[in-house]
Amino acid sequence: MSEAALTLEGWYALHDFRSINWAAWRAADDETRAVATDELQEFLSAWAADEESGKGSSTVYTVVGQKADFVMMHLRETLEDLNAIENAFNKTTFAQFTTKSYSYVSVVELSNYLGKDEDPMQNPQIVARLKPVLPKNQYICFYPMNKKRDLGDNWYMLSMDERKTMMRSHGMIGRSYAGKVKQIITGSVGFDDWEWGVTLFSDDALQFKKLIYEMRFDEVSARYGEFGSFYVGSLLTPESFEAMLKL
Ligand code: VOV
Repeated sequence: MSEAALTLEGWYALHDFRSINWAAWRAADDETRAVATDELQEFLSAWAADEESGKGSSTVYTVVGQKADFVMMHLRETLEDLNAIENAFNKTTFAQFTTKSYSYVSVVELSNYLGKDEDPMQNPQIVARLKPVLPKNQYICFYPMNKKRDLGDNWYMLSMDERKTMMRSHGMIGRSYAGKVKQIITGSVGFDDWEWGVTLFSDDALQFKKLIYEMRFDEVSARYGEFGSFYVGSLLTPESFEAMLKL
């Protein structure tokens, strides 16, 4: 049997994708819309306060295209915390104008493929990456992925050394995008339909295309990567969210 990579886990993650029922939103009276918008702003402030006090991190982006209209990404200490956020949001007036288009449940994950001989939890950089403040870059790109388990190409039957070599090459491509793209890899084996969630942040959406394309030629993606749907969009601040909802 091949040796499993050791993984470190941090905050739990919920990507909550919503579509807006624009017909219902238009049909609502001004007062209902005002109440909904105020309540939404209160939620955004509460999530910012959670972030400020180190309880977690949240960020909101539009989604371009018909898959959804926006995504709320939350990181919190426990699954219960994520559930509480989701339920509280669902009870708001604004949520009555949304439908759930997709969601993804996972946990921030780092693996030991490229680790040094040290206790990773003594390394403050690693600890910070497990409980990250989510970037507020202009663009987000999210997609779920698997590593293949076909008879011919089975990631899980490769030796640790073979996987380490490929992950080193993967890491080198990734590092050449330092300062352009930030990645948060969340593990979802046992939590959702794919094995990982890939969340990328950048101030230039084209860098997503360039990075992902370059990785397609790298063996770990070329041979073993399987991908779900891609979601891309831009940052929603409290102001731009309000502007988006204005009729
Ligand atoms: C911004 C770029 C970037 C950088 C620097 C980077 C680096 C690294 C390192 C150093 C490591 C290993 C240690 C760890 O940190 O876990 C990883 C790990 C991982 N990656 Fe990565 N990755 C990037 C970016 C990046 C992208 C764009 C993708 C999607 C792949 C594609 O083809 O679309 C991806 C996937 C993953 C996955 C699924 C894992 C876990 C694999 C496993 O089997 O456990 N990743 N990744």
